[in-house]
Amino acid sequence: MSQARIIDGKAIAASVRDEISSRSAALFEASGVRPGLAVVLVGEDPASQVYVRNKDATAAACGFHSVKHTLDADTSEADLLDLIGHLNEDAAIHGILVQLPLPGHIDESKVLRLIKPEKDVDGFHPVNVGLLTAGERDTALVPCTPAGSLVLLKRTLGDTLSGMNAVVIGRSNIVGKPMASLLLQESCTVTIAHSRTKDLPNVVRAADIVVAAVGRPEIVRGDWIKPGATVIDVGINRIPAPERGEGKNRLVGDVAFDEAVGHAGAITPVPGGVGPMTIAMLMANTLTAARRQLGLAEEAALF
Ligand SMILES: NC(=O)C1=CN([C@@H]2O[C@H](COP(=O)(O)OP(=O)(O)OC[C@H]3O[C@@H](n4cnc5c(N)ncnc54)[C@H](OP(=O)(O)O)[C@@H]3O)[C@@H](O)[C@H]2O)C=CC1
Ligand SMILES: Nc1nc(=O)c2c([nH]1)NC[C@@H]1CN(c3ccc(C(=O)N[C@@H](CCC(=O)O)C(=O)O)cc3)C=[N+]21
Repeated sequence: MSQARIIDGKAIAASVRDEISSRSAALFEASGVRPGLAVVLVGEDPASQVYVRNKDATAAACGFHSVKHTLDADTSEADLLDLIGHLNEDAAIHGILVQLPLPGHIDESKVLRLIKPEKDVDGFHPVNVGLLTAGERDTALVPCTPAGSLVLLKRTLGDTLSGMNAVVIGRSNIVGKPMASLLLQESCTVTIAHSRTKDLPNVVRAADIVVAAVGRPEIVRGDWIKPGATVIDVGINRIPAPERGEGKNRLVGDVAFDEAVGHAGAITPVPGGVGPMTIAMLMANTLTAARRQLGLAEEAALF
């Protein structure tokens, strides 16, 4: 059986980061302003700490002004809202990201709604959700993981996805729903599957494009994949790996990669697929946000 092409998310993310770095340098040259990103982390979830460190380091590598606010897990909602109020008014900060999930005593939607939509580089504010859903993607800030997934699809399949059958598994506000909106805007025929979907394997078998965002290790099996389909595996699942030594873990996606590679035309690996693209698109959104706040023209879109 033929082997799928492996989509190199790491390499594509590096090329996006290079483009952002040179655009950011040009902005600094012309206006003396560095795009400013504030990342807020509440609590000490080890996985979140890794991502936040990554975001901070990548922002610095792109020539951004980058600040990280790490708050105790028992920080009050009022104190978090107060910090966001200050970041909203800080002219050196163009993008604000509050790492999710938040501790249970904090109302997530209250926090996300307080972020000024023009600084909402995660694209989670209702204004940005509305713009994306209304088909006005170019004036919105689009959530990073779906945006990065679309870049990978276009680098793999070319710019035209029109008429393709796309199945998105998962309907979260972070990944599934905005991914479906983007694919619909690309004129795909979009199906959104979730935990109540009947006969998921046969729904997936109709897909030219599969985006898996479930959070269940290897739930999507190889024989669900239509021969030649393009598979974007968003899932990041940490599972025990005793073969690597006692107490060790490894990352797997939502797709059984070793099986799917014999059916798909192209597939993203985990790690090294969507993850690095998410961080690259966060940088792209921060630069876009900075230019808009400075009243500068939009640059060529990355997807
Ligand atoms: N690479 C990256 O940059 C990122 C990766 N992720 C990863 O992506 C995955 C999904 O994240 P997220 O969207 O936040 O997760 P959520 O838990 O918010 O959503 C999961 C979705 O999967 C659906 N689902 C759960 N079980 C099944 C099942 N058995 N069959 C079909 N659908 C099912 C749920 O359905 P229902 O709505 O009915 O409950 C839900 O819509 C996770 O592994 C996460 O770590 C997330 C963000 C960024
Ligand atoms: N407000 C908010 N915005 C987010 O975008 C957000 C969030 N909260 N909470 C958590 C999820 C998860 N997420 C990832 C980002 C990068 C990788 C990533 O870089 N992954 C690498 C390496 C992973 C590793 O080695 O641990 C890879 O897949 O190759 C993964 C997952 C962003 N999220």
